[in-house]
Amino acid sequence: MTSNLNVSDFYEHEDRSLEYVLENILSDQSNDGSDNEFQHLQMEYNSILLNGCGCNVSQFGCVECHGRNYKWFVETGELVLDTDNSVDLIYECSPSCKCEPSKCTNRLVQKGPRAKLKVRHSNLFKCKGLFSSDHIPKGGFICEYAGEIISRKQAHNRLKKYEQNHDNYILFMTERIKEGHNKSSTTTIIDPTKKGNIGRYLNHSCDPNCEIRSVRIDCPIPKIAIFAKRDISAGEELCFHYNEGNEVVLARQRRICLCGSGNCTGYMPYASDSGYL
Ligand SMILES: C[S@@+](CC[C@H](N)C(=O)[O-])C[C@H]1O[C@@H](n2cnc3c(N)ncnc32)[C@H](O)[C@@H]1O
Repeated sequence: MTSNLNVSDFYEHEDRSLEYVLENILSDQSNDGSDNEFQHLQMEYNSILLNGCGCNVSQFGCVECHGRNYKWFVETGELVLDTDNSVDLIYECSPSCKCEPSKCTNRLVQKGPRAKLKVRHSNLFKCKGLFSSDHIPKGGFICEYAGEIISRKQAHNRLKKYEQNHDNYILFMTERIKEGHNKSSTTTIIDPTKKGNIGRYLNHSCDPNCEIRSVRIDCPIPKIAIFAKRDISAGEELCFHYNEGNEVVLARQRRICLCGSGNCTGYMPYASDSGYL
C-alpha cells in the first residue's frame, strides 16, 4: 500500500540500476522468503494509524496534540526538530487529523527531503557521500532513510548475499517502548541497497553532524528520519553515526573507519559487535 502522503522529492539515482523510492516500501517476499515476522510487517504496512487530532489550528499551529516535536527556526522560516521537547517516539499529524495541513506545525518529515542536497564523491571516505550546498540549522530535517522494509530473516539472507559488496546499506532501528510498568521493543529494518532514496548516501562518522530518529505518520511502521545534530555549514558532508543510539547499519566484515575524527574508534560498527545477527 502506498501512503496518502504527498511527498515532494525530486532527487534521483545517477546509477540507473537502482530504483528511486520516495518512501519505504514493503519488500517482495517472493525474492527471499516469508516468515511470521514478514506477515506481521505486511499487516502493519497495510494498516493506517487512526490517532488523528481534532485541532482547530490557530496562529500558533498544531503544537500540543502529538507532543511538541518541531519549532520554527525564524532565520530560514523552516520547522526544525525541537530537541528540548521532542519525545523519543515522534508522531506527526496525518490525513486523519482535522488540522489544516498548510498551517499545522507538526508535519515535516512527510513533506520530503530538503532542497539543495547533492550526491557526489567524498574525498574523505573515497566513495559517494551526501552534501548540502546550503547552511542547515541544528534540528533541520535532511531526508528519510528510505528503502525496502524487510524482516530479520530477510536481513540475515540478504547480508549473506551482499557479503562481497563493498558497501552495506541495511539499517536496523530498535525502539524501546515503556508504557507504565511494561517495557517492549520493536525493530524496523530498512534495506535501500537496490530500492532506496537519497538517504542511502550518508556515510558514517564517529563525530557526526546528523542524527536519526523514528517518526510515525499514518503507518505503524516508522520512517527513519535524518536531522542535523548541530548547525552545518554549506558544503560540509552529511554523516550520521551508524551505531550511536537505537540504530545500527551493519557490516558483515570488519572495515576501517575513514572518518578521521578525534573520537574515531578505528573501525565502523560491525555485525558481530551487535546483538542483531
Ligand atoms: C550506507 S552506505 C553510504 C554510501 C556509500 N558511500 C556509497 O557510495 O553508496 C555505507 C557504506 O559506505 C562506506 N562508508 C561509510 N562510512 C564510512 C566510513 N566512516 N569509513 C569507511 N567507509 C565508509 C562503507 O563502504 C559502507 O558500507
